[in-house]
Amino acid sequence: MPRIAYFGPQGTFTEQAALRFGSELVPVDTIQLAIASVRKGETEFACVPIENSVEGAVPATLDALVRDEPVVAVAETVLDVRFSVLVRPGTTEIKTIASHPHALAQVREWIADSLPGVTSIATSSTAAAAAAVERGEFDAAVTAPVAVHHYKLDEYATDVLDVADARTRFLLLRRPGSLPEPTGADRTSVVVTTPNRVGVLSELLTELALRGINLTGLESRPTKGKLGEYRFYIDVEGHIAEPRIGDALAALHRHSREIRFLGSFPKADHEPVEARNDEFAAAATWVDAVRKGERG
Ligand SMILES: O=C(O)C(=O)C[C@]1(C(=O)O)C=C[C@@H](O)C=C1
Repeated sequence: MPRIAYFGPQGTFTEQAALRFGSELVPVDTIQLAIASVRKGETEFACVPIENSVEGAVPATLDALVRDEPVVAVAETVLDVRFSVLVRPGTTEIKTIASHPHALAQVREWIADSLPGVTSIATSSTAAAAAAVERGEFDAAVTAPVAVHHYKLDEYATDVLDVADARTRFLLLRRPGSLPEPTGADRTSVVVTTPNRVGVLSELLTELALRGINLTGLESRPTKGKLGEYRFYIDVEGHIAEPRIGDALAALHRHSREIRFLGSFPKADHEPVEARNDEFAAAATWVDAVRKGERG
């Protein structure tokens, strides 16, 4: 059974996501360590959060994906997110509440209404907050519902969420190797660093639009070099094996100072992607024939 390092400790949302991909799970304390474990070959896979419907992209994941040796996504999954608030048995007063910053941001209004005046404290993950509450460091933790089974804590509140239907998307990463087969319902992800000149981002997006490619995500992160220099994370519908996607990525390569492929993999929603692959194949056949002098 291949092993999957995941953003832990036990009881995180990421553990729930990783369980959908396999059962040999290795908890590590940070997103960086999960991805490093794949880079070093300690585990074949890593499972990390990438995007939340309320709070947006997970910066720690975006940054770790461009550092060091390449890793690629081979699968994704989406979890419904709702939180529990856990306390030590017998707790009567809550002065501090801890969790992952993304989790705190998703229950900010609930905290203001239900626990006015408490101090919110950021921890490395939701489960790390539960562990800290168990040790007596804080009074309450905002966690995944399953965390109550891993820590000696009681439920103070369940189904806590400011925005209904919150969802988080997770990636399964591995070292570059053979790609997942195209399914007709795929996503492709790349990160590019562009030269700093007028119109470059619009040129990138035009390359996609011209080929009828649907953009599903666009994020920017600083390169951490010069102030004002950014990397763009681009998610599109389609698989690099499809001519129009391969063509578009080649065009992005021409416009970029650096480009890193982050994977082509089946979308979690399995919604078929409207593609114009027949037109692209017919066009390529025609060019081929013209080159051979067989067609005019
Ligand atoms: O701390 C966890 O439990 C995580 O898996 C991380 C994470 C996130 O990064 O967004 C995952 C889902 C929730 O939105 C809150 C936290």
